[in-house]
Amino acid sequence: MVQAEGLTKYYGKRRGLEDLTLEIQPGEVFGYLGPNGAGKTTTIRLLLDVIRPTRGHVRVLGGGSREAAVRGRIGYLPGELALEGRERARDYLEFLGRVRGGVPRARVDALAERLNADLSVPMRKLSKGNKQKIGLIQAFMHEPELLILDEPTGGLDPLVQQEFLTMVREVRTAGRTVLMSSHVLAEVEHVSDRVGIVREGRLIAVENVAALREKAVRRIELHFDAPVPAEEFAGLPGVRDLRVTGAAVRCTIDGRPDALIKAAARHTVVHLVSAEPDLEEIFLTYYSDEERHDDRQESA
Ligand SMILES: Nc1ncnc2c1ncn2[C@@H]1O[C@H](COP(=O)(O)OP(=O)(O)OP(=O)(O)O)[C@@H](O)[C@H]1O
Repeated sequence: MVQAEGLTKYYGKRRGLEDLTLEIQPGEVFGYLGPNGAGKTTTIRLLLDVIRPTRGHVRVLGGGSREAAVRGRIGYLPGELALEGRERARDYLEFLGRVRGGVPRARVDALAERLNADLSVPMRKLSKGNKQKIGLIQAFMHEPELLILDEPTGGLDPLVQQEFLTMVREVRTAGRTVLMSSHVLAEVEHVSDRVGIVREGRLIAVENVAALREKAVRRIELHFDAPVPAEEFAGLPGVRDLRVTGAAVRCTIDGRPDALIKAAARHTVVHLVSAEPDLEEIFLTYYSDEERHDDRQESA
C-alpha cells in the first residue's frame, strides 16, 4: 500500500526527514509516532505528493498519489485543516462527495451521527474539535482503500476518540489500510498492528504491537485463601521482584505470565490484579537508548 525508499526531505538546510525506508501492507493499521518536529507531517506530505522529496522514492497504491486514479482511493486528514468557508459543513461534504464520484448522503449522515458532528453550521463557526470531525468524515466517507490520518485524535473528546478508534478497527476488518500519526502511543496502541517511531527526522524503530506487549513488564498481585510457600514462586521464568507475604504474592512479569499462573493454580486464588503493561515505558526507552547512542557517537 505504501513503499518508501530512502525518502529524504530538506527544507533548505533544515532537516525534515532523513532516509525513510518503510513498507505498509494491505489490511494493516500502522501507528506513526514521534514528538513535535520529528518529521511525521513531512512524511505524510511526501506520501501524498504535496511536497517533493530531496532524495528517495515513494509509491502509494502502486503509483504516485497525485495520479487521479490513485488519489481517489486515498482518504486524507491533514494535520492543519483549513475549513474557513461560509458554506455549511454539509454542502462542503456534498461537494467533495461529488468530486469523488458520488457518496451516499446516508453514509455521510451515519458518520456525522457517530462522531456527533453538526453539519448545519457554517464551517468558519465550527470549534477546533468539530472541524476535526468534518475532516474525519471527508477522509472516511468514500470508503478509501488507504487512510492517511495526521494526528486524527487531536481536539476530540474521549468519547468521540473511542468512536473514531472503532471506525479504524472496522476499516481494518474490511481489509483496508490505515496510517495514522500521533504523539502518544496510548492513543494508537489499541488499534495499531505495528508502530513506527520517528525522532529527529529518522525512523528509529518499527515494532509489532503484540510483540511489544509481550515484552512489556507488568505488575501482578495474587491473593490466596491461605499462606503459600515462597519457594514455589521463586525462580519461575519471567518472574522478578518477587515478594511473598502470607497469602499474597506480588511480582513483576517479564514477558508471558504462563509459569506464574500455573504455579498459582495449585492453590485457591481469591483475587488477581494485573496492571496493563505500560507500553509507554518501553516506548520511552527507545528515545533514551537513542540519546545514549548519540552521546557515545559524539564522545567517540
Ligand atoms: N515548510 C517548512 N519549512 C521549513 N522547515 C519545515 C517546514 N515544515 C517542517 N519543517 C521542519 O521539519 C521538521 C519536521 O517537521 P514535521 O512538521 O514533519 O514534524 P512533526 O513530527 O509532524 O511535528 P508535529 O508533531 O509538531 O506536527 C521540523 O524541524 C520542522 O521545523
